[in-house]
Amino acid sequence: MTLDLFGPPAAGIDTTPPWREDIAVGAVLLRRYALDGMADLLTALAAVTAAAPFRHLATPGGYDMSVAMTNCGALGWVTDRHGYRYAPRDPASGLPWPAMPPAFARLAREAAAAAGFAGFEPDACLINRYAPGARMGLHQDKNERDMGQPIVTVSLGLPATFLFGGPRREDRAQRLPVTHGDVVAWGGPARLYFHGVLPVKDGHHPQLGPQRISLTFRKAG
Ligand SMILES: O=C(O)CCC(=O)C(=O)O
Ligand SMILES: [Fe+2]
Repeated sequence: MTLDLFGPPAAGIDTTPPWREDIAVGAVLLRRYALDGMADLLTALAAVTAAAPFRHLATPGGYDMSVAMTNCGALGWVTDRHGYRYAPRDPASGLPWPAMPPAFARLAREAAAAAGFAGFEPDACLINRYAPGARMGLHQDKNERDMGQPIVTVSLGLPATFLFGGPRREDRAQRLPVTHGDVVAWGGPARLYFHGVLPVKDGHHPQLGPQRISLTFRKAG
């Protein structure tokens, strides 16, 4: 008989230990990697989004994105009628973006190292909020200066389907179900691979409610 010394986990809290799945050469899915330290991560997230609230940005073509965004770190990714770029200040407030919380930086660095990208020191964290129905079409991340640096994306809240394609838009994309605490890291030969997120389905996450939030860490400058 085994003694249950600590009782059952709180209702709805995932206690699955992490595991790793290879997606492509240079691309790794670190399942449940961010569950350890989640409380600190969510506390830091709340502070960042209070200082720099989510907003719907317009694409250069003039369409409002379905995903709401904010940033932290020295540089923030923004889009407007003039194009996509990194900016040191929040255009909504004129203030510098909130500093990268230590819990964010540590997670990004450790996840990158676990995926084979040692020495990753991100200066930008784009925070995307997907209400049910919100999506992100297939795209490449190519506004960063050094393509030798990887990308680390942390999934929080509602589950979603992460699309991971190849170097060309028409390459068949893998459909990867991602859930709270999962981390996707890609770089090296996969750094410019197309990726996206299918429309998020209705639901309610025990900690984050009716939304998916992703943290995307990059070295932009
Ligand atoms: O939300 C995600 O998981 C992906 C985000 C992404 O690809 C981006 O912001 O460039
Ligand atoms: Fe992206």
